[in-house]
Amino acid sequence: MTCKVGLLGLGTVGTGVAKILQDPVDRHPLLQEIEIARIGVRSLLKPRDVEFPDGYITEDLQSIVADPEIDIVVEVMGGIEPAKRLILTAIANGKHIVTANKAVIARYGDEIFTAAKEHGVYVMLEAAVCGGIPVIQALKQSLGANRITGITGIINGTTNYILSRMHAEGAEFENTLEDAQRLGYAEADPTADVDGFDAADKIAILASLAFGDRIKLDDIYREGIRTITSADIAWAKDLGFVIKLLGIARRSNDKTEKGIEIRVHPTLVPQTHPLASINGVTNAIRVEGDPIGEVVFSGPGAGSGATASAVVADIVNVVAALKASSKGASNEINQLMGCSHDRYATLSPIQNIATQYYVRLIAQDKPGVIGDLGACFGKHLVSIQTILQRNIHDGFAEIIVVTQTVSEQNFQAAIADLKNLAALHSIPTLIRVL
Ligand SMILES: NC(=O)C1=CN([C@@H]2O[C@H](COP(=O)(O)OP(=O)(O)OC[C@H]3O[C@@H](n4cnc5c(N)ncnc54)[C@H](OP(=O)(O)O)[C@@H]3O)[C@@H](O)[C@H]2O)C=CC1
Ligand SMILES: N[C@@H](CC=O)C(=O)O
Repeated sequence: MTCKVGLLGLGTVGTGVAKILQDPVDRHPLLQEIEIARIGVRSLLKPRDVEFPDGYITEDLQSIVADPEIDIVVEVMGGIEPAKRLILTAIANGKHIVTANKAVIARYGDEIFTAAKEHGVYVMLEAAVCGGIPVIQALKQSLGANRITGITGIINGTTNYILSRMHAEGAEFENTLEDAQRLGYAEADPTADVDGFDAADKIAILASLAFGDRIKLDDIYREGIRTITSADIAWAKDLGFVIKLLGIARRSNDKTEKGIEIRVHPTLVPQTHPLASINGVTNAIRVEGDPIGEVVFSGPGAGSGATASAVVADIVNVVAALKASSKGASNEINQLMGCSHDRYATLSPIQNIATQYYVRLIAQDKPGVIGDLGACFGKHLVSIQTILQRNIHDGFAEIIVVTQTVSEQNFQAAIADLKNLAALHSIPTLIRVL
């Protein structure tokens, strides 16, 4: 029996999927039994990298999700609407779903998995998190015996590509972002990458799988990389760090009932840490659990071929599951997605964390400034580990402070005081240290 796929989207990822399905030789044998039936796009006038006979490609995506011939709908169009509506319609029409759309899953996974359960279909999303890295399958199944305690990862390819080039070449942010877009790494609206929204969507999905509860995106603390300058990159290097945008989810030590902490922010990572050497579009996710200890997954986190690899693996898994069971989808597979739980996790607020901080500021270069600065920190019990000063120009100095591990609340109180110092010339840049 041939399994028919309806592809929603023929952009970076969709083209990669089409190329694999058109060339199945020497890949998984089930690929011989899978064929693309129709493809939906926004404009028929756009030139394509793959060829299909006339009539295969349409602008009428609704006709694909309603087509009784189609078994699996592969949603690689992105965005919230019409993607969400098309997914729900496809499910209502009994079609299995494979999606790379973390934005939709992180916001509407709830509704989508409930509908999937009702209609007895699979929803697969390996490609939604970290492109080609099989981390979803690992958390769903291979690590299922473990009590997961933490996930720390570089989970956005675009920002890692930008930061790596800033480190390696002293490149500027804007130029590298354009290159990431050209290479097909960035989201249609790259704000999602640069401001940490994409990483927040992904860490929400990973945390949901790891800890078993649904996650409200608005509860996740999020910062992007826009404020990181070449000066921070250079100072980080001198101090023995690299700057990475990390997604962190872990059971907190906070003794209140708010037991999970989830955050996305730029982080100073010691050069000796395994995540420090993960460069370019490569992603890496470190999972800590009991009894396994620690396991690290690494590979290409974005791009056409890498992401298509994960999408096609999901299609093969659905076909294999359907062949194994004539009774339709097994709800256990969806349950293993974590998203089928009804509870929402209560997240620990960012004020409850304790961490080291890097602070960079520009102040007047005159006697007493360092003392005033130390007094602001001291008043709020923020101990300083390192303080460095460099004269710049016209009577100003750049000052770098690395704190000891301090409570977020105390640190923010110290920064509020510091902002009132008359000698201060710039808004301080604040970066947490891993
Ligand atoms: N790029 C990557 O590396 C990765 C992407 N993803 C996810 O995969 C999904 C697709 O990303 P990507 O391939 O990069 O996106 P692209 O922008 O390259 O492609 C989107 C495709 O969907 C079609 N499309 C978009 N909106 C509509 C609409 N309203 N109606 C009809 N067709 C539409 C476009 O049509 P047309 O071609 O006519 O414009 C295009 O073919 C996103 O959810 C993204 O987050 C996940 C992991 C990695
Ligand atoms: N824009 C995303 C694409 C993959 O999810 C990224 O850069 O990681």
